[in-house]
Amino acid sequence: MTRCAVFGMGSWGTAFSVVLAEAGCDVVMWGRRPEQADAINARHENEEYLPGIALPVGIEATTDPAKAAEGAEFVVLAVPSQTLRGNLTAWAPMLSDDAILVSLMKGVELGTANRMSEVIREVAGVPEGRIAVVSGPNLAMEIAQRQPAASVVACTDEEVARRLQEACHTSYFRPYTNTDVVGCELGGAVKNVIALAVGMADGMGMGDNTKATLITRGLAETARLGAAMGADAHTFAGLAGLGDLVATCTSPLSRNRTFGEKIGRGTPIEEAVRDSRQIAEGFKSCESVQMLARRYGVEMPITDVVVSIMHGGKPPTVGMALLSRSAKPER
Ligand SMILES: NC(=O)C1=CN([C@@H]2O[C@H](COP(=O)(O)OP(=O)(O)OC[C@H]3O[C@@H](n4cnc5c(N)ncnc54)[C@H](O)[C@@H]3O)[C@@H](O)[C@H]2O)C=CC1
Ligand SMILES: O=C(CO)COP(=O)(O)O
Repeated sequence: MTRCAVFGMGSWGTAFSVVLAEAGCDVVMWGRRPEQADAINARHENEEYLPGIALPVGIEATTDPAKAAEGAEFVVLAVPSQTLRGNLTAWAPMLSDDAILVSLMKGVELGTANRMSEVIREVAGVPEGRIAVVSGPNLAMEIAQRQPAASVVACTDEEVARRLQEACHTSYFRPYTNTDVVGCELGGAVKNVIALAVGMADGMGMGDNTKATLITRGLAETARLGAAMGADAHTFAGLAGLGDLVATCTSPLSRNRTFGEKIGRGTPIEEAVRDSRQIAEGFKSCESVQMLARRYGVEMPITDVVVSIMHGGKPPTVGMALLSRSAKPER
């Protein structure tokens, strides 16, 4: 049986553990809080993050990272992006020499603008062929409810991607392989920034034309950045690009869209941050995405506006200024 360790007992770490277990893997989840691990082991439910969802009884939860990592062929990382470096530094010595590290995270590191696979490579010292990414339209609660969805498992080593595909393929979760890790990671991280913008438009009472414009132009600026960074343009038309962007920008389950909506309705940023129990990755990653855009000389007007509102004290109304930019060809 394939052994998997899942680090992170939040909504996606837990839902993906369900997928792995139902695909036939032996899963041990790691989380920080003993009471949460005990409750999962006793009641087979993660009441805080996925209430009402029955977890397969074989899933074990622990607060001991060494126990989770022991013998794991796949080490799945599902903690907030900005905490990965610190956490993985502690876990790396416990991992098997040939373990495959799988990122579920959709963020870009602040300060370095490193993608999560780059942080993993740097901290764990593993070659890129042993680092994979899972990304797609995968709102955790819907997956946990076993609603059908597809996703992308990306690794530069196609054979590794195929092994991971097999490890997480169920009747309701259909993973496609891809070797474009850069494109999949950018699609996952930038869509959170665009979802903040769409949420703000929603909160301000804008209709579907405005939101469709932001989604479409958001995809255009994501693809521009991707092209500059060597990603495959096809990735952005796929599940990790358009698919995830649409799911996140339109779903009431999205933390990023919901966070943006609150700001659009006039909630002060500090209050929205204080009230968020779960992470809206785009709130921090928008600054790292902007850093990448500047590094690669790419224009990302929606990202710029989101940063100016989230971190520059500008009101959400400046978002509308986007649409009054000078007229130009659609590219
Ligand atoms: N929830 C979703 O629908 C999806 C989430 N993702 C991505 O997966 C990643 C994880 O997201 P979720 O599981 O949804 O987040 P979450 O907010 O539900 O859970 C985060 C987990 O990390 C733990 N945590 C918080 N700070 C920590 C720290 N400093 N050290 C260790 N653990 C810490 C929390 O206690 C919690 O168990 C994010 O990058 C997110 O963008 C990707 C696809 C779907
Ligand atoms: O990535 C997601 C769906 O694919 C979840 O988005 P949020 O983090 O905005 O909830």
